[in-house]
Amino acid sequence: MSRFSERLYQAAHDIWAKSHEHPFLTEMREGTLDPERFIYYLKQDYVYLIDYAKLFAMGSMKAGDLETMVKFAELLHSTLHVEMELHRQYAGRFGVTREELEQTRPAPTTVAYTKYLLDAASQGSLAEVVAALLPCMWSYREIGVEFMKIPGALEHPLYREWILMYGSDEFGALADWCISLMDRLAEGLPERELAQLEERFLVASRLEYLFWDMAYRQEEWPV
Ligand SMILES: Cc1ncc(CO)c(N)n1
Repeated sequence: MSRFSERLYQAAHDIWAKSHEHPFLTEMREGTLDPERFIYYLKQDYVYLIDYAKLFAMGSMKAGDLETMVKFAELLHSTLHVEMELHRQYAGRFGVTREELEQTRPAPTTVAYTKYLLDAASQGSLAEVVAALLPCMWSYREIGVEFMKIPGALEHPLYREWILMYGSDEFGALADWCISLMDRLAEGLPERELAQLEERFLVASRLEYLFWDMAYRQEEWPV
């Protein structure tokens, strides 16, 4: 039987393709993205990551064995100390303080995405936690690896570190681990449960798309 992650990947293909073609990413790829849009993205992503990191904590809590528990603890640690540190350093370059970053008011799409993830993860099994968090890691790995291949991309003064983080082997290995965990957890589950996992994966993938779109539009609350 083919792997469940393969089914998820196929099911989300059109959504991911739409993200790859979004002006936020095409302009970032070309090095022409307005830094204001990037700063907006960094701030929203910082508060996004605070909630996202909690999914790893929930993964640790729901893990069925010590090895899985340890791995989620590592993911939690690297989100808080490595990935969020990247954002703190970028913010510093733009004169945005750590406090300002942390006090960013989450925009509507950020609220929708983080609350969707936390709700899916707190109500569901470990498989549901993984299905919900996977599009985030997997799609960023794909974007990072793709960006690394662009000649000159790593010479860009602004986007170099971002590309290096998400295109790195370390990030890729963490994403791979989550993908193989998804496959292991899906083994032997009835179709009804697999369909539920697929639904989680697809909604999170759509919210990933909307997150790029939100950043490009610099979405704000109406009042
Ligand atoms: C919205 C979003 N998705 C995925 C990642 C990768 O961890 C991120 N930093 N932000």
